[in-house]
Amino acid sequence: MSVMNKLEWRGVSKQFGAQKVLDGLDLAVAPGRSLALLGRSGQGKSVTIKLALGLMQADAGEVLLDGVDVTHLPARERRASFASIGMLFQGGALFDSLPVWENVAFRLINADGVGRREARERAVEALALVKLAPDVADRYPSELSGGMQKRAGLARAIVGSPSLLFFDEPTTGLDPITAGAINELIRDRVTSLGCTAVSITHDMVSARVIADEVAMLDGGRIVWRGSAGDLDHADHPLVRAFIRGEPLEE
Ligand SMILES: Nc1ncnc2c1ncn2[C@@H]1O[C@H](COP(=O)(O)OP(=O)(O)OP(=O)(O)O)[C@@H](O)[C@H]1O
Repeated sequence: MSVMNKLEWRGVSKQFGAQKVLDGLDLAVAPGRSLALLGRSGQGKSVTIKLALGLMQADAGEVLLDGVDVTHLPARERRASFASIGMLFQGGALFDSLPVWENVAFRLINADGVGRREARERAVEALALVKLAPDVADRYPSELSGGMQKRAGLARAIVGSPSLLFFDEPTTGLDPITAGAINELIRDRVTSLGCTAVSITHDMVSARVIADEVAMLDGGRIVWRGSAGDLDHADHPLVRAFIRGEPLEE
């Protein structure tokens, strides 16, 4: 293999008490590729991303970011390696006490040392990309609808032009038109800007638009992986059930 993976989980295990969530997970994403991570509820998709963000520690295995194992880095170096990551959390995860623009610009102001005026301009530009009008910038998260909060969270994820993006259910709770715009935006980050993206989604329409590749997580490991185009003729029962929205045949 000549090209180094942007991100790789190598033999990663994670359990909570007696519950084994990840059990030797192997998964890699090449630079500039977009991966959709599918799986039934509670199978560990969010945990997989949190491990890569350093929000949780693996019990065993390694998580390599640009070839460097981030699981065992000292905190300061880990923070530096995470500077190039943008993340959209489920539900947006905005700070209620800050206006929307400060939420979006949080990292620019607090980590990148960007002045408040420029940070505000960049926040408003990012809001426009997710179809939020400039007047939204001065409102507070509690004054926005759920879908608008989600889009503000997305603006925050992309504002620093990160090279790696994580999206946890980017289109859940959005109307189909807004969801379509968000899918296109994610696709564009990858195609035009060369970002690498990992998205958790249950929305198969979204997966087909945003992802080059799809991986199905089940029982703590990847049980199927293929291109978005392979989804329709996949012969894995779980993938088939997912695509058709049918109960899983035992
Ligand atoms: N901090 C934690 N402490 C204890 N258990 C946890 C913790 N975080 C996650 N879990 C458990 O790990 C399992 C996987 O959770 P995770 O959120 O990764 O699932 P998921 O695949 O993202 O599900 P969903 O599609 O429903 O969001 C769940 O059973 C959850 O209860």
